Amino acid sequence: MAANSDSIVQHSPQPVAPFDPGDVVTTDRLEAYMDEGKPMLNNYARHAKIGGGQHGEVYLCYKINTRVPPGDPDRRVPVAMKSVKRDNARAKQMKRLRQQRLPTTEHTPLADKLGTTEAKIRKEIAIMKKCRHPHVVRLFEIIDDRMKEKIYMVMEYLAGGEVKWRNEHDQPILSVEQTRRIIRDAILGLEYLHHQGIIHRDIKPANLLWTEDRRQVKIADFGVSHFSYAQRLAAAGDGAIIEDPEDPILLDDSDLTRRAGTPSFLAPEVVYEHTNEPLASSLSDVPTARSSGIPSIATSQSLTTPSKRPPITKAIDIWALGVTLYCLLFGRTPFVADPAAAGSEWSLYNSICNHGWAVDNVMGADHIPTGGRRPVGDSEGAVVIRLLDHLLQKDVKNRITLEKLKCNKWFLRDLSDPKKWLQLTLPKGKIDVTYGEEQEAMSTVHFRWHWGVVSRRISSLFRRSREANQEGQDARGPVRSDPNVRIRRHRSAALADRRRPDTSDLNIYGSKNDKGKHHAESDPSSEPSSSSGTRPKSIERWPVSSIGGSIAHRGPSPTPKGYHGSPSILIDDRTRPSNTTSAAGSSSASGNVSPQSSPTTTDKPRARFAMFLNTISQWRPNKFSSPQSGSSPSDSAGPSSSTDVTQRTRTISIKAHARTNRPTRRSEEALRYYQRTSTTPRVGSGPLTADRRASSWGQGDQPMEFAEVLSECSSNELNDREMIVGSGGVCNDRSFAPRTPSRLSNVATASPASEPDSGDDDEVEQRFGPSCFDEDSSTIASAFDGGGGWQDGRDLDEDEDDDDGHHHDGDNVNGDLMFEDDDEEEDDSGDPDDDAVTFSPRKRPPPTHD
Ligand SMILES: Nc1ncnc2c1ncn2[C@@H]1O[C@H](COP(=O)(O)OP(=O)(O)OP(=O)(O)O)[C@@H](O)[C@H]1O
Repeated sequence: MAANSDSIVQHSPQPVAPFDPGDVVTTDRLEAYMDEGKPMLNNYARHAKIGGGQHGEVYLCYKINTRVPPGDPDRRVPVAMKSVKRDNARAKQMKRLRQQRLPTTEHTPLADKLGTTEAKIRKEIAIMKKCRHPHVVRLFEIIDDRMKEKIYMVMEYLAGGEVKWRNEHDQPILSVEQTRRIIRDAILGLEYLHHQGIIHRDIKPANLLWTEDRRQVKIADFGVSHFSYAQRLAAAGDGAIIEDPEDPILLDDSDLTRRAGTPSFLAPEVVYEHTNEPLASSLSDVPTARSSGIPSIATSQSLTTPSKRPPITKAIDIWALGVTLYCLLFGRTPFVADPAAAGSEWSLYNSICNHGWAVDNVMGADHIPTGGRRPVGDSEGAVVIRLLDHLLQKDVKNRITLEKLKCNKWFLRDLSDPKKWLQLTLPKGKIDVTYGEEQEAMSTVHFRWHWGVVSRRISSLFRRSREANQEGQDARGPVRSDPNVRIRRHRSAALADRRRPDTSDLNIYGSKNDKGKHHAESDPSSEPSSSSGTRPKSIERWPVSSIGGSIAHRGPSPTPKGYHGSPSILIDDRTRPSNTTSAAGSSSASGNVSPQSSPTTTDKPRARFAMFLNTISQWRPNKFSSPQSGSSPSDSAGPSSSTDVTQRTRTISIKAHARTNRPTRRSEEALRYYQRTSTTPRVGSGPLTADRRASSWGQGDQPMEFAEVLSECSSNELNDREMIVGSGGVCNDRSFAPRTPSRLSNVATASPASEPDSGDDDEVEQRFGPSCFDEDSSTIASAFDGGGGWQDGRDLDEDEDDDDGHHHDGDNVNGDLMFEDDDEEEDDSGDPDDDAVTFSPRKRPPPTHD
């Protein structure tokens, strides 16, 4: 089907013709059986495993079209089928374990909710269903049988496999021209995604898949992608996309604050809390430059970091694209962890936030001169390095937009008609947003907004009543019969009675004992009417702000980063239970509550409600609290203060470091990669011969790795018009003609794509099952927000793996067990999986779905 799909693109009279093999089919029944010795799942025959990652396994399957006679090539259409387990007993058990060990923050329950495997795949499906573009992998069918343990996604098969970009010596294997085409395709795909309101969040070479003929790449893997309803609405409007990164509607996407993606490719704003941490000074010479001896150059421009946590927007994809471009050109990632810091993620993030990047003297497999880090002139090298500068801007405000990126002359230089290309590739069309989609994609976010929304609504009720009352007063004095006035007067009178003696004290929210003082202050009788229109920012952003707040205590600065300074935030701080030495408490001790920072008098009713609601939401009994936390009783009853969280995270962090012989984890496999020097041999990635390199570009006959084995699909010639779209536009050289497709036998005998690392990874394998980690590192989907809960990237990653469950459940590297339940062997929870898919040995005719 990949070939068919491609042919739709390639032979369409419109170069950007809708890539539409039909609507995504949802099948709610799953039948697994054997047919002539081959496992069948409905009408799909399974062949071999072509990939596996954090979220599932991917198999090459053939859709059997029973209407076509046997022998006809159209009878079997190759597809990629990704299977993802729903939550299982083991995952739940691991989650429980994790919750016992980690500090409890207000994010924890949400993160756990978001982190369920089923939630992830549902979101991925919702997102993929929307995508129809030549440079985005297409979803064909969902097999979602509620009685079965796994959900299956049937996708377009990209026979070229993922983009490989370096050899075992960390040298680039792609030419600069190939690189340009790859990035150009990715830009088109990304542009479309962003137009749809989708932030991919995991752009990296491994998620760019080649078509069979290596003429196009498509964006794959939406496992951690984010659907931004706001962004989508913006795109769906009359073409006016909101560009203001401070736009509150984008901030509503609180799910984005979770750290997800691949560590090396994370944008600085995602790991913002690492900016200017003490380690930065000790790592001024990060070994980013290779043999060229060029030192790491920290330019004032690229190192400009914003003073507060920037919103996380689609710009994170642009950063990741910049990292990808760098990888393809230089065979390594631009930011690496300091080997002295044991290559921790923490060190890597520190590097991303605070360090510059260096370049070699030459780029690409064809060794095009770069002209150094600050090139002058208009050489190809100079253009590319300047482009990288635009992409790898740490401050999101300075980062180039896709619209501008697309017009960069490097991408246009080999197109016969750049203007036309730009015109044809413009994403267009009004986008319909249905309620169902929104629910599917955004339901988790709604959960997070709950208290904030309620408090805001109640607050606005108060505001309205206050305004109405004010009008009434202005017009005719107080009206006692107005219910709002009565309530207000009643409350204020009661509070004033209780608090009257302390009204002069400004230190009103600092400690538990002082807690009620503000009530007296908020006596509406003292409210000046002039400020009735003031409306602080909504307090539902508390979770987002708290991230910055809690993390800020890690660093030297006592001021929480991401602290908006709005009255609402202060209210939140105060409404934190003032257990032990909370941040709020310390601020009170210093008496630093400035009058202008306190709620305006007109907002006090609103503030009281906000406080009340937040107190309820934060003081609710938390089943995830750790009994051994050693905290005071008030600690266990309520949420931790920032200081407490930090303290505990530090303790855990120290413990983690102290464990010398602890088993390694997948994320550390990724980290070991960051530490690798260019001389470190990469186990499992055989020598890259000229033939293999040629094969990666469609030449030569030597079979590549399994994922790159060609299928039976026949390749199609591109016509001139289609050649200008995406990467197809520059392949004029006949010598680059696609090689003859190999036969199926290649597929059957090929080795699996996912080879576990050997050597010191034995322990990892023993504990977690065979690794699926690939050389350009694995995706993380942190169960914790990019804030309070994260320490040094160690424990949480382990837990993250745990959270996903399926990783440990016997990743079937041999590619034999796609449709079978593999929990039985390794599930130590003891829970039998009675919903496992088993194959009936009886031959059954495949059901027809055509
Ligand atoms: N449509 C496809 N055609 C061909 N190969 C595919 C396809 N989809 C996925 N693969 C292969 O399977 C691998 C894993 O797929 P995918 O990235 O979707 O899984 P994942 O569990 O989300 O992985 P990750 O840990 O990188 O997030 C890919 O790197 C690729 O090699």
